Amino acid sequence: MAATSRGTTPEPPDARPRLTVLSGPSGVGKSTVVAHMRKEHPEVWLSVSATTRRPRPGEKHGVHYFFVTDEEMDKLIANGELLEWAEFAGNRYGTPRAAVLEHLEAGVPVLLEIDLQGARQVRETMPEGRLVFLAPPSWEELVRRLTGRGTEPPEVIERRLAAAKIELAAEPEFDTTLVNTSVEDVARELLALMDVL
Ligand SMILES: Nc1nc2c(ncn2[C@@H]2O[C@H](COP(=O)(O)OP(=O)(O)O)[C@@H](O)[C@H]2O)c(=O)[nH]1
Ligand SMILES: Nc1ncnc2c1ncn2[C@@H]1O[C@H](COP(=O)(O)OP(=O)(O)O)[C@@H](O)[C@H]1O
Repeated sequence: MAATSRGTTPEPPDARPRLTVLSGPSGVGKSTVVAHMRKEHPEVWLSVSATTRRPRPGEKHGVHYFFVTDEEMDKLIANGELLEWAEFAGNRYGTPRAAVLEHLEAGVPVLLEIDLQGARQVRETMPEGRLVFLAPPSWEELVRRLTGRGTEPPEVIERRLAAAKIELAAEPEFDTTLVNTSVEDVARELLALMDVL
């Protein structure tokens, strides 16, 4: 063994990657930022949530979400298989617990893209987690993005905008706020916060 070897030195406690939560109103650009970030840094692991929402065109089971029935969601909740879960705009969403813990244990940086109610649960159950809020440059721009995405009918957009008002008011609960003006800038800032850069 080389004289300089530090093989038996335990890792400092902060060497283990922390869990990072990204929240923000529907349409602010969370998925866009995360996709951009992971294209260049696939080593960041994004948790795949279970949801009772119907898939949008192009969304794949096991990639974007695990699309489950109401009964399947009931079971996941009853069996304690979710780290957190919430009802959002008429559908339920939850984070499978085991995969998150396994990745953290293996030293992989983990990102959860979840709503405000989920972020609050993570703050309680995993207080070492880092909570990041993604904010729009303005309310008008948020409405433009959500409407412009064209994936939801007007009544669903209305429900999501009502939820957005509540989520925007909760911004001070988060450790950090990033304003999504430029996708590239936000992706870089998020990577830096996760100690990946
Ligand atoms: N609490 C919680 N929220 C989630 C989870 N997965 C997704 N969400 C959130 O649910 C909300 C709606 O997600 P989605 O229907 O995919 O719409 P989009 O985020 O506007 O594209 C967003 O705020 C997501 O971040 C989850 O596992 N738990
Ligand atoms: N920085 C940005 N500037 C302009 N448009 C953006 C930006 N980020 C995202 N968008 C657009 O806004 C819409 C909503 O983004 P999306 O990633 O689906 O939001 P979320 O996942 O938060 O619901 C999409 O059409 C996306 O292309």
